[in-house]
Amino acid sequence: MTCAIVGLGLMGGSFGLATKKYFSKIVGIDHNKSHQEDAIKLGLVDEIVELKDLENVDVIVLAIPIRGIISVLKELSKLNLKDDVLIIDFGSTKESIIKECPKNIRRNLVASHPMAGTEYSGPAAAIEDLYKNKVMVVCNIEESGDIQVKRAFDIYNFLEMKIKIMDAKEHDRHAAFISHMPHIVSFSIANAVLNQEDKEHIVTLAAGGFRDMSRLAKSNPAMWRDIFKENKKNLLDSIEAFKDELKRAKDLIENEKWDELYEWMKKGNELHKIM
Ligand SMILES: NC(=O)C1=CN([C@@H]2O[C@H](COP(=O)(O)OP(=O)(O)OC[C@H]3O[C@@H](n4cnc5c(N)ncnc54)[C@H](O)[C@@H]3O)[C@@H](O)[C@H]2O)C=CC1
Ligand SMILES: O=C(O)C(=O)Cc1ccc(O)cc1
Repeated sequence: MTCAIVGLGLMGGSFGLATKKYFSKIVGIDHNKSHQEDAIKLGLVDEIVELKDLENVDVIVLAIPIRGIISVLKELSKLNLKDDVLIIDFGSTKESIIKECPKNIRRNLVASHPMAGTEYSGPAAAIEDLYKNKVMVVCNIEESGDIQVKRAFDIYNFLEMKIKIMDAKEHDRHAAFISHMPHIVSFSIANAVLNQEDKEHIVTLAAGGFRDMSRLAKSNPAMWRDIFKENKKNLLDSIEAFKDELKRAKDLIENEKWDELYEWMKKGNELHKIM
């Protein structure tokens, strides 16, 4: 079976490294020339091709920002692809991708979201075991073809991933709270500290906690702009929920309600017991 990966960065590159033994050939597409060269040097794919060359491949993986996924799906719908080709997208939101997927290739698409990643991007960020033991959320599979769903699940099982099936609308709501809002908070922490503190004090006083809380603020702004834009409504609700908690903490401190503040933090302690 042959595979084409569109987007040779962290997610696409890691997929290429992990599935070398699964596919007889892996070709790659990337609109950035230096990423094409790096991908070949790093052995992420066997050769660089163009979209028009994908008519004979068995699996196409779209590992690019969300609006790019939607425009590539539109381009793919005009090609003479194999009838049973599997198209997988790794976008961090799912509803708009599914809604805007052209009808003639909808059954070929298995909309997936790997709950795996890092704050780094580009081909050099690719890691062979990125997907191992991680969750792959697959959305609205009733609209995908049986052959394509089986082909996708076989690949995810080869990667030793845990498959979870979910409705796309629900996925986007949960992802806003559990993944997207924490990124906004991390960027907010980074900006608040940069506005208040100088470099010397940041370097001197940054301990593990500050590094943990600000790690996500290293993430790629172009990718996250797309995610925040696509999930605007859910993201605004999640920011409101976070603001309510911050306000609660502020009120308790202002009014010196230390026992209530203690109980509020004790509730927060519960989170990591379920993870
Ligand atoms: N970074 C993460 O931790 C995770 C990202 N995702 C999703 O995976 C997708 C890819 O993310 P990353 O691999 O992290 O990004 P990345 O920035 O590391 O890689 C994207 C690659 O695609 C190329 N590219 C962008 N638009 C293109 C287009 N229209 N045509 C051809 N090449 C194009 C870029 O040059 C780059 O090499 C995004 O949709 C993201 O939301 C999903 C789960 C985790
Ligand atoms: O770096 C981390 O911890 C992440 O949370 C990475 C990540 C980014 C985007 C996703 O859609 C899923 C995972």
